[in-house]
Amino acid sequence: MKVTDIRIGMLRVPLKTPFKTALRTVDTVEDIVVMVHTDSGHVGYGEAAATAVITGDTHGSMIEAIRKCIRPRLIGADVADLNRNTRIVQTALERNFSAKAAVEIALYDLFGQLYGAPLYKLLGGGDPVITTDITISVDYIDKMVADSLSAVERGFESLKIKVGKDIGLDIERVKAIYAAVEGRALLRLDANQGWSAKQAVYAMQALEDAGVQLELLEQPVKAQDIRGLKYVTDRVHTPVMADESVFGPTEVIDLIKMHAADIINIKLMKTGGLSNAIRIADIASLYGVECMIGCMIETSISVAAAVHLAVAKSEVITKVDLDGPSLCRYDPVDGGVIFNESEISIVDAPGLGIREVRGLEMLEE
Ligand SMILES: C[C@H](N)C(=O)N[C@@H](CCC(=O)O)C(=O)O
Ligand SMILES: [Mg+2]
Repeated sequence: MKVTDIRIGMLRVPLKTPFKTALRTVDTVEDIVVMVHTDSGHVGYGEAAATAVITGDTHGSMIEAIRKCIRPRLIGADVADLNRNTRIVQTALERNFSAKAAVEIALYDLFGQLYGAPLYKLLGGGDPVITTDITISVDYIDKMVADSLSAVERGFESLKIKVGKDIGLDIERVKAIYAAVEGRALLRLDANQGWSAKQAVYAMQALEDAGVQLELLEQPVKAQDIRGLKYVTDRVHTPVMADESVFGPTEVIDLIKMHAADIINIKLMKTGGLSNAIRIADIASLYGVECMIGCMIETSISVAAAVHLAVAKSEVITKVDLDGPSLCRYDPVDGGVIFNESEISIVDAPGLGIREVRGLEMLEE
């Protein structure tokens, strides 16, 4: 099975409600979809989000990276040579991690199709059902409390509360949600870089003193502020998770050696796809550090790949934040992984199992 072409489409899916973090507000998924075509007629699917505020990727940069740098090097490649092909993707150009992720996901999908097995089985197997949290966007306190209660009623047992907008209000937001859900859900906080290190310690100590129990605090400080991240990790009881501060395996090694965070959030859009995500999971496992698997504003194409990875690496990926498809108004994918509120299950089909993507606007060269 040889690669004959890589085509790109644009997928737009409205969200149920606006997604609001300390970094941005977004109301529609607008992702590129990559289709890797082969001489056997098999097509591998990948997807990438243009999360410029986090990864630097834009639609234009991703399309250019794939067309100009990655595609010419992959045409004619044998799908069976997965390690060689992922190396080609990773070395085709610097950075551009989300563009690389889209192509890698499609190559892994094809690899599974080649051997007639669901991807997670080729990654080592596991229980093909996992449970995700759901994001509660940062907003007025009453709205966040109402959104949290509605999520609990929908069966979510873990809520990812977005904070990082205003330290005083953030403390009140979390106290109000904690009181409202009354132990019916675990609370994770994600400040998306919105606090300083000292503010983060102050907020967490205020919450800990008030008896608010939190599962973890994600990315309290600026991505580049690794010393600030360590300052927080050293001073609060709640485990601290690095998200925007870590993209690839070498950064993970540095972070773990410094003990700058307790947990690592792996996202395919940051790692450049599955090959580096697997490396990170293996490194973290060696050091006894837990990981979360996360996503950007993505549909069930790229999130499916993250689900297969989470299933295969469940001994180290102990936390799941793959709510992108649940935030979408509808699922544009026919086949693939099934996202049913908090429960995610893999169907027994080759690769990612995607048969068709509806509503795709193919991009002309
Ligand atoms: C969607 C997921 N729950 C999430 O919060 N992801 C990111 C932010 C993604 C974005 O801004 O597109 C995160 O910070 O963890
Ligand atoms: Mg985050």
